[in-house]
Amino acid sequence: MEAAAGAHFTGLRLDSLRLSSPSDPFSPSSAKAFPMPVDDSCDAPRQPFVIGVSGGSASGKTTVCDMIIQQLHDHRVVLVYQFGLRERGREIVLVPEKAMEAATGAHFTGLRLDSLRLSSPSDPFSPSSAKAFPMPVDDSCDAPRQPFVIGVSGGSASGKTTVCDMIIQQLHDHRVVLVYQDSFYCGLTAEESEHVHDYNFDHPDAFDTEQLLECMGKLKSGQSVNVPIYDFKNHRRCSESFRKVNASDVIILEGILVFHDPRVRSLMDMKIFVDTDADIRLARRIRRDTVERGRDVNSVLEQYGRFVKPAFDDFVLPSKKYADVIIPRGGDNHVAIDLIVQHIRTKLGQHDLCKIYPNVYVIQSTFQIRGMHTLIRDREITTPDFVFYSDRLIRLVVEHGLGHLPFTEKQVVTPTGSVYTGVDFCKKLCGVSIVRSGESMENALRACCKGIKIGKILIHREGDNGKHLIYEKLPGDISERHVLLLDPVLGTGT
Ligand SMILES: Nc1ncnc2c1ncn2[C@@H]1O[C@H](COP(=O)(O)OP(=O)(O)O)[C@@H](O)[C@H]1O
Ligand SMILES: Nc1ccn([C@@H]2O[C@H](COP(=O)(O)O)[C@@H](O)[C@H]2O)c(=O)n1
Repeated sequence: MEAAAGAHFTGLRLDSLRLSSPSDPFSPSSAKAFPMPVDDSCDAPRQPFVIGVSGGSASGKTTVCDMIIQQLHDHRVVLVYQFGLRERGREIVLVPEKAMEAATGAHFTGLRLDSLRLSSPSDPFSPSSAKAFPMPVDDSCDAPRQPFVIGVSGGSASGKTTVCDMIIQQLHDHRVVLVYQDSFYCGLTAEESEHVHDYNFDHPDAFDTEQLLECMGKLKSGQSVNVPIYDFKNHRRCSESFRKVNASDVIILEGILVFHDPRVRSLMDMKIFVDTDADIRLARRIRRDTVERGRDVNSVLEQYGRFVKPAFDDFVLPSKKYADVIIPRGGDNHVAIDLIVQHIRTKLGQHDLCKIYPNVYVIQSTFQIRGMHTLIRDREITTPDFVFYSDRLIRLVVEHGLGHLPFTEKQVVTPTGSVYTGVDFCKKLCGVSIVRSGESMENALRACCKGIKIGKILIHREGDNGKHLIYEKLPGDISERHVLLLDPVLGTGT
């Protein structure tokens, strides 16, 4: 397509190429005689998405780029930087989605997986032995999922609420609730009310953090809560009414000091700091507090100088270091909000284990894969069918695993004489299979990687005290190779 779709691309030209295709379209000689468009047909001119990554020397720019590329492994990404392309390996654990679902039910422990592995039968593919060691089945996906908790902090009037509203708008297909730290302001005593101008609403002690923790704990565990309603005009909570907040997929906790208390911070899966220029914050605050919170300009300015600014410097700004994402310009920063929404969507679609172990990749299930799982989990399956479909699934896992290995850029000349910029597989590879179940994956690895070296290890576990290496036969230069560890958990689920 690149060749055919240069400046003069027309459908006609592609058609004529197709019509002149040889009787054996796969014969290399005929390919030379009748140049076919090569496989870069997906390279049709598209606007690439260009990302600039900047930062001080040794700030971690390259590491961040590498991590982005690793995570975008199913997309075409080029990294342009001063020192050429580099290889960077990373330990990756691949788990087919259904096996993962099965392994992560309410009672998942590493122990349970281990014990299943050790009990693996002498013939890893034998359906009868799988019956003897039943695997948990995939109904664990009904287990309550942990909500994704986002903390949004920043100075007063920085745009926290605006950013939260934009995130909620964009996440419209998920259940999202917003909890304001402001709702947990302690009500003023009669004496404090008399001297309200001396009260510091920007100090951490102004909030009932214990009550906030209790509410968040309940929401995280799937219960709905009654959140107080705070009135900024009379500095009190409404005594008779509450806001009912239901348990949801996403909980956003917003407030000037939500990163201050470590217990509150630890509830969060993602922390966002809205970073807006101080002058803009002050201007917005004057307008908002005079229009919405019943204040006059003088009182706003006095409160700002006495409490708001010092507390920002002492408590809010120092908590910025805990943020995962800093949004300059608040709600005006659509790119940042887009990125955050994409991230939340990804996390929501992710298996809970991936949130804990970022190097675990769950292979997306398809009806093909689910169909094969259904077959091999059927207690009536015959041995040849079990072997056949297990082999197909194993092949998919191996192919996915290979897809995570590092690569280098490589250019080749196509039969039409154009240059195709592709990638070169990482050369130094080996497999290591855990005796005996790992042997069931060896054929698939050999089929995918011509002449690959495969080592073996036998592990024995004594009680709960850990594992002992009983036997090993590994390639002598294993330290120079990328290792694919073949360690399946086999079973039918019957
Ligand atoms: N990007 C923006 N442009 C203009 N006005 C804004 C912007 N973001 C927020 N505001 C206004 O500033 C005030 C404070 O914003 P808000 O989102 O409530 O801040 P916070 O929740 O941090 O106190 C509100 O009146 C809001 O409408
Ligand atoms: N009775 C109160 C309570 C709080 N404040 C001020 O509100 C600010 C926090 O709310 P934001 O929406 O701006 O984040 C905080 O800076 C307090 O000074 C108040 O004025 N009166």
